[in-house]
Amino acid sequence: MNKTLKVDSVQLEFDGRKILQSVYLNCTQGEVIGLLGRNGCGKSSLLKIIFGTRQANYRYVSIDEQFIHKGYHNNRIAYLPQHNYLPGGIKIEQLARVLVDPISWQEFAELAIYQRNANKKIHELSGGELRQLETLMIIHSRADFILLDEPFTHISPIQADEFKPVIRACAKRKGIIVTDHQYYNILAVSDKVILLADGVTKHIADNDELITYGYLSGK
Ligand SMILES: Nc1ncnc2c1ncn2[C@@H]1O[C@H](COP(=O)(O)OP(=O)(O)OP(=O)(O)O)[C@@H](O)[C@H]1O
Repeated sequence: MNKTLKVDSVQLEFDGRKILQSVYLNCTQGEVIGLLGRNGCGKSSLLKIIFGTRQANYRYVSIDEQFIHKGYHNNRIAYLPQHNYLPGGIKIEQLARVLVDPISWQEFAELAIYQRNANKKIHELSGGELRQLETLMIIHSRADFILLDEPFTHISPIQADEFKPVIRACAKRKGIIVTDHQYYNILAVSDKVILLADGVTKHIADNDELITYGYLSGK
């Protein structure tokens, strides 16, 4: 049966400044949830809180109603940070063998971008090649739920178009929460869209609401 990740009542303050106040979202395996919001609204902080690497003032995160203290324990949740995270001197193949779930290995190893770069070291890749590969390794990892912070940044439009079906294919067996400022890619890849504004999550039913809530200008 598909598992459900629940995030509820997240509160986060920095120096008395409220960043997150009332955050609620659900993600079931098989779904891609798109998270949008202006710069500094708290998207990265929220993903880190769900993953367990940022302390919140209050958080409730569960998988199938079981409270999750640290999402990274037991490979339950995997997380792609906003900035590159892999060590420079290691070959892509070596890293992939550690990060990729053996069940997904065949599918991953057949990807053209992996085949082109398997023998290269991280520092030999372009920014966009590295971003695609690190995202692909995370989405093919063992975790049931995947959090992606800006996977489309540094990726050219044509490569982003090739990338979206891979994310969709992976979502058949995983739950994915993805955020990026390339909102058109988020709208294209997501089943549901959530806007984070004024510390609160708003579930977007119609894309015109992105204008109503002041995320898009509508011009
Ligand atoms: N360690 C910290 N100490 C103090 N304030 C912080 C810290 N980390 C983040 N903030 C503040 O919290 C707010 C939310 O930051 P966060 O990185 O979560 O935003 P974001 O929505 O991901 O932004 P962007 O889209 O620009 O990446 C920002 O105003 C930021 O300045």
